[in-house]
Formats: sequence, C-alpha cells, structure tokens
Amino acid sequence: MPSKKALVRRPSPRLAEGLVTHIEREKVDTDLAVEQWEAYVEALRTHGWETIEVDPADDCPDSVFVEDTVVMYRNVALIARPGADSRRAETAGVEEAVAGLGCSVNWIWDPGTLEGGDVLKIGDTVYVGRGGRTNAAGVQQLRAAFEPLGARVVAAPVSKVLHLKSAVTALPDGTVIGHIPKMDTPSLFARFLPVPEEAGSHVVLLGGDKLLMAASAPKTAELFADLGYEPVVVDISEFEKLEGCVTCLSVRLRELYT
Ligand SMILES: NC(=O)NCCC[C@H](N)C(=O)O
Repeated sequence: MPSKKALVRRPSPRLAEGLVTHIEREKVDTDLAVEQWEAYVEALRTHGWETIEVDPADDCPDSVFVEDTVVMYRNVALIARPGADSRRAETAGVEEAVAGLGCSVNWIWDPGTLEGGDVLKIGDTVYVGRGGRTNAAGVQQLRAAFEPLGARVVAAPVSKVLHLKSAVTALPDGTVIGHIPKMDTPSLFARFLPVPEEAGSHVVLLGGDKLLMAASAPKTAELFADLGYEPVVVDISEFEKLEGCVTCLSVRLRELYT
C-alpha cells in the first residue's frame, strides 16, 4: 500500500522576517499564522495523512515552508540546496527526518541550487523550474538523480513568480492548472486548464477527488467543484504574505513501503 505520510514544520517565532521577492512586504501576524498552520495540519490529518513534524528550526524564518528543502521521487529524498542563503540551514533537520523514515538520501551540491517549490511531479514526469532559486547546475543534478530511476525531467523557465509551483500545479488526472499572467510558458504543458486566480493555481492532492486549496481563490474553488472535485479550503493568509501557498507547507511521502 502506498504511504500517506506528510512532513510539516512548525512556524518559527521569526516567521515575520521571512523573505519576500515578488510582492510588497506586509505585516505578518505570527500568532494567527500558528493557528492557520495548525488548521492546515488538521486538514491533512482529517483526510487520512499521518503528519510528521520535522524538528523546528526557530532561527530560520522561512522554515515552515518545508516543501522547499527536499524533493521526493519514489523512496529517494533529494535534499535541496536553497538558492536563498538564509534558507540553507533548514535542510539538516529535514535530512534527519527523511533518513529516519527509511528514505534513500541524495543531495544537491555546490554549485547547484534547487528548491522543492520548483519541482512539480506528474506521474513520472518531473517538471523543474529554472528561476530565481534553482540554477542550471541544480536542474542537471536533479536529472542525474532521478532519470536513472525512471523520471523524465522537463525544465521550465520561471521569471514572474518565486517558484514553478507558485505558477502551476496539477489536478489528480494530471491536468496542469495555472493563472496565465503568472506563467512564462503555458505551451509547455500538453493538457492545461487556466484558473481565474493566482492562488487557484495551487492544489495539494489529498486523495480521491479532494483538493486542498487556499481560501483566497474562491472562484477557482467553484470551478473545481463544478468539474466534480471537492475543494477543502484553508485560510493561509499569513503565509501568502510571504509568498507561501498550500503546497509549500508540507511534503507528501507517497511511496514509502516500509
Ligand atoms: N514552495 C514555496 O512556495 N515556498 C514559499 C517560500 C516563501 C519564502 N518566503 C521564500 O521566499 O523562500
């Protein structure tokens, strides 16, 4: 049976100092962020995911965005090397967590940089965003790590948003969804559905027809409901102020057969 485990990481007390790159800085309410994070974790649990808390990294403001620190393919955990210097110290705790779960561990090395938010897996196709946080050496190392395992790695330019998955994710049937004004190359994706809101581009597949998505994309939630999906909506306003989205708050481990 495929596993349904998800890594999460409690927000740092320094969350409000997190990086912002493509948006204006807004004041973050850290207490509200903790409440929102707890509700997010509860939504995963309610839908059958066993959540595993990586040891907190209180000195790293962006550590709650755990997705950026590791990329899973089958049972291999590729430890990221964040393009943002202030995020480099986040990976140690994540490496410990995935090793403890029995994953094989591999690493992105200097001069490569890669953040998990730049990697979108659809079946055995692994799209990787080449943008502000992931460089060409990081893309090459991702290919070298995953292609021998059966992945087809497709690189995509990213210039308008932080990460590839800030622009696109995918529905359970593999249809890529994205908000066109934020995309560099919509034509890269063979089956593509445009969505009316930027935050509507981000879904976490909870299983079956259930899609975890942000409260800030009500029109897209309606569109998905009309297509027979079941949106599960969480408010993540405090993380959105730091360019976070629903995908970046967890890493799902679906292929651990231990
Ligand atoms: N995968 C993601 O979308 N991660 C969001 C990271 C936000 C954080 N403030 C950063 O700039 O690194």
